[in-house]
Amino acid sequence: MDPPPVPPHIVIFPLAAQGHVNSMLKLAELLTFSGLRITFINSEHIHHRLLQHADIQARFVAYPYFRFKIISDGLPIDHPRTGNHFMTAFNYVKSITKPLFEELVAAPDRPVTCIIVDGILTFTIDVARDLGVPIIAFRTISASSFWAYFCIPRMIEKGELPIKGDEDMDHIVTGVPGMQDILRCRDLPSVCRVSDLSDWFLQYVTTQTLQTARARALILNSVDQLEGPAISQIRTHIPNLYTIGPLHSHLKSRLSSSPSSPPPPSASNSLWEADRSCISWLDEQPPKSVIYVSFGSVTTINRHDFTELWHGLVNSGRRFLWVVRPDSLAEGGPGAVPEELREATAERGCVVGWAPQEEVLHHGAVAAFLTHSGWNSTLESVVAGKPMLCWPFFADQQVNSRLVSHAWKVGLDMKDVCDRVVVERMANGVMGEFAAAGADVARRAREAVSEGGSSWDNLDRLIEDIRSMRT
Ligand SMILES: O=c1ccn([C@@H]2O[C@H](COP(=O)(O)OP(=O)(O)O[C@H]3O[C@H](CO)[C@@H](O)[C@H](O)[C@H]3O)[C@@H](O)[C@H]2O)c(=O)[nH]1
Ligand SMILES: C[C@H]1CC[C@@H]2C(C(=O)O)=CO[C@@H](O)[C@@H]21
Repeated sequence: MDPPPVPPHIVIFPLAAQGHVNSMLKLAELLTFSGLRITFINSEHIHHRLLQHADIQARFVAYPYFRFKIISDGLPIDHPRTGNHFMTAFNYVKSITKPLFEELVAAPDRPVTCIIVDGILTFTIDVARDLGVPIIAFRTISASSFWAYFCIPRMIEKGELPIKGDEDMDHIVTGVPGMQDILRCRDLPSVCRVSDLSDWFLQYVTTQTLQTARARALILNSVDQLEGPAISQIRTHIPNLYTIGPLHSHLKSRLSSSPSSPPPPSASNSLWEADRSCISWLDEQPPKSVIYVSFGSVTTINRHDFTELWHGLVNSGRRFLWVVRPDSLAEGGPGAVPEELREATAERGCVVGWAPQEEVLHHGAVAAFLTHSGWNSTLESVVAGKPMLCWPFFADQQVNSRLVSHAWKVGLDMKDVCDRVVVERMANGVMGEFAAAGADVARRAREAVSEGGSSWDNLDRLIEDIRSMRT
């Protein structure tokens, strides 16, 4: 009898941050569920927090071909890893993590068939090339944001960057083909707001994005039927593109399609302890009455904006569930309820440090989502069919919020304004109007990850392509 075939071995390497680890772990689970061997590289910091707060141990024990390998993210243990501090991670990852990664891939205990690396860490492409190992980039942002970054040199050539000043912010951008109807200067990734084009972070993300074309392929957590214009443009530069999102929904779809596995609960990859008391609170609220408020895992908010938002929400008269992480305030200290709003908040608000977000978004009491427009949050809201009130902070979020308000028309975009009167008006505005469009984008996303859908087929193609790579 022939010995069983040896499964291909994939090394997966995410940027050490919640939004990135979240989607890359879902991809890892999808691949190992399909029989591939996975080594998932985690930073000590992330791994420790996942063990504390997520269900990774119980979940991955079911997969004999899955394991974690832990390496340093190069940051001191007490580094805050949020807000502007988050950016310093890029300096450390290259100087400290790169050699560790190189060592791990150069002398593996099992031969490596292929590396899947976060598309914001493309310095690994040279490591892979030197070792003769195929490498695929996975950029965890939207296709539209990726495409906007890709077009930065073109926008510079056309004189659209740097943006001339405040008066230029509403000008339509022509240098991002396929998105001319959508993007104004203010909707470009926040790195485009610098006046000095030699700004290191603008240079860094632009280079990372262009370097992606040197990888063997690109994976995006996107859906052809939601981001068609950007996706077809990217394909002209990177033909080997796998759009396999929304990954959280894709994972559920695959797991529940297998007769041998029980119906899956939502996989938690949380770095904080989810406070489930908010689910009991939601259970007590009328259907479609609550605005869920969360700004993701790394954004920090200044006290002025925090207070304006709070007044606006309270003045709207709506019920709200607000995630205020312990490290949410830019100035430090706890994000305490403003004194004058305590009573109103107790009457119709619930505040937690971290929520089980996917479950919250699917709860019948939740009507809308006030979000920073991180890509995972955006996709989770799309699938749950909840309209969004977008208040983007940085990076890709400015593009995502424009997709929501102008491409899909499933919400409102409040970017660059934080005034209690506007918040109040928009909080009320987001509660109506969007039901039909919301149902339509949710259907498109769900169909893509059902058997025979575009994302389902693209994942099959990715797996076949990996299987055809020889170790
Ligand atoms: O109380 C909470 C709040 C958030 N989440 C989860 O945390 C993730 C947050 O991800 P995302 O919405 O993408 O936001 P960030 O954490 O800010 O993600 C970073 O990474 C993303 C993917 O690259 C980018 O789109 C963002 O701009 C970037 O800030 C989501 O899966 C949420 O479900 C929870 O489970 N509970
Ligand atoms: C700090 C942010 C800038 C780039 C990274 C990113 C990307 O891949 O473009 C998305 O969100 C952030 O986590 C990173």
